[in-house]
Amino acid sequence: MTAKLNIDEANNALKDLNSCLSEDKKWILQDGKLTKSFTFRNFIRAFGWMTEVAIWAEKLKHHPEWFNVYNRVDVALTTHDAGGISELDFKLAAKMESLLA
Ligand SMILES: C[C@H](O)[C@H](O)[C@H]1CNC2=NC(N)=NC(=O)C2=N1
Repeated sequence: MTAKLNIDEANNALKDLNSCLSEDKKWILQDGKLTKSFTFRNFIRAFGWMTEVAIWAEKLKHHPEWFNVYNRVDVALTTHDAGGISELDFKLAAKMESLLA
């Protein structure tokens, strides 16, 4: 479950995750992390989304690395236990997309 994905597996999962997203909203594999920069209408929208994600992160026992300034949240997902990207990162990424208002 938390095994590190090889490059082919990660690229396949990335393709699935990005399949419904427009070109400017796609996730990117970068430096061993699954990354995306989200932009919201304002800080409250950004922080509200982060709060919902936080509840799911606890439930999944998998936590995001993220950086928030005003309406922007830069996300970088990785699985420390696996030393790279695992299915859990893609699961959390998909949850983040589903929680967008
Ligand atoms: C014991 C506990 O489930 C682990 O330490 C979890 C917690 N949250 C985690 N979050 C992330 N992003 N990577 C992990 O390897 C990880 N490990």
